[in-house]
Amino acid sequence: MVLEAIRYTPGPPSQLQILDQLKLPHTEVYDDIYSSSDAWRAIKEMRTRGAPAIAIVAALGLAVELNKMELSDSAPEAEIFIKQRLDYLVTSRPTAVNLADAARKLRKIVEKAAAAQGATGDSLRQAYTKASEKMLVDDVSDNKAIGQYGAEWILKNRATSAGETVSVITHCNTGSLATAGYGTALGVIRSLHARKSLKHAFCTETRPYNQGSRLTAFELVHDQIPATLITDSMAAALLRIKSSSESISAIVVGADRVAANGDTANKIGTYSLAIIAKYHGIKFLVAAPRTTIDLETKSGEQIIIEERPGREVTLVKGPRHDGVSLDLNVVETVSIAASGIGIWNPAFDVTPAELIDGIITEVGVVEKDSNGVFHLDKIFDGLDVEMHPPTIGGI
Ligand SMILES: CSC[C@H]1O[C@H](OP(=O)(O)O)[C@H](O)[C@@H]1O
Repeated sequence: MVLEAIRYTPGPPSQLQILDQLKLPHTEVYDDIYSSSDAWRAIKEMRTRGAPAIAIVAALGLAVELNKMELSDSAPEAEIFIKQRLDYLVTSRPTAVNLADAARKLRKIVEKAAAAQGATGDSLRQAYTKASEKMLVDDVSDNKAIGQYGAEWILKNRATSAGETVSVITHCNTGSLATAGYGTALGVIRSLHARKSLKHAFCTETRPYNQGSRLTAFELVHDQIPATLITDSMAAALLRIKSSSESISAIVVGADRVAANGDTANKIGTYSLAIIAKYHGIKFLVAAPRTTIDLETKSGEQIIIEERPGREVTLVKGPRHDGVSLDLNVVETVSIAASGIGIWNPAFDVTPAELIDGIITEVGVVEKDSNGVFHLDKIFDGLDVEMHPPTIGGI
């Protein structure tokens, strides 16, 4: 079975389903998305999550809505409606830039359609739908290029102690469950595995939502990739004890927003891993498509960090385990914190560019110049930043 966070059937009538990630890894339930409001709720509740996936579900949720409603024949009225729904969708989660980037591009497409001779509500609907559907396809191809570039870079820059194969640590979930498929940082791991160059993958639990233990572990087991789950607090010890014996050559993470200077907002705990990597002389890489790079945000200080409800730290929900086996028919919620304690629950942190060795994109790996500065604008001029096209091996 192919792991699909998003199931979409073009219309009319178009159909959209999302895999409810709050129920993974034990049960696979798909929820129907009939409107932009359904999409907003699914994103807000984190039934669907992951910077690229959020953008795609939002865009397609509105496409489904447009394709089943009586949209005004007036192009100006239709344009206003579509833009209002896009503005609403962007409010679902503030840190990941992919959603805002997609909304900006879709607005431009709708404006261009509205300016065309003989524009109608239906011509805007068609232009919007075509553009939003293309996001689904582009994301997978971008992720496979990220995977190839990232694998090539890690092998070229692997730790001296490593042999022909390398081990990698990753954080949170950046795979098929965070994207339209294949994944970004997890796509790099998939690419290394496909080349028979991966010794072992180590995934962190990623408290408090547990994207690592619930989602990345699920994907790694599904793909039969040799992997070990560690708690977030074990990463430093792992590097101190096993970095040479396990040939750990890099920590690769995803991103929710990369600022123009390379400062990167990603799942909480990423910054700690970057510090650990620096201390242990391990490469620290961010894997992200260009839709995650925000040249309008000059540095990490300007990135809004979403704070989530305290109950996500203090409560854990899942199927009952009686010490011997799971009972999938009984889902329980347990409290794991003292009542009355204050909770701080930022969903992300910002890793400064100085701690990042490379940013793996679908057009190449961006490295800092001799002054330690990332020039991310260059990859938007169609210029490849590292002219080592991936040898398409394995995938
Ligand atoms: C493909 S990168 C996904 C990115 O999004 C995750 O955040 P969340 O699970 O809260 O949506 C995490 O930061 C990942 O790195």
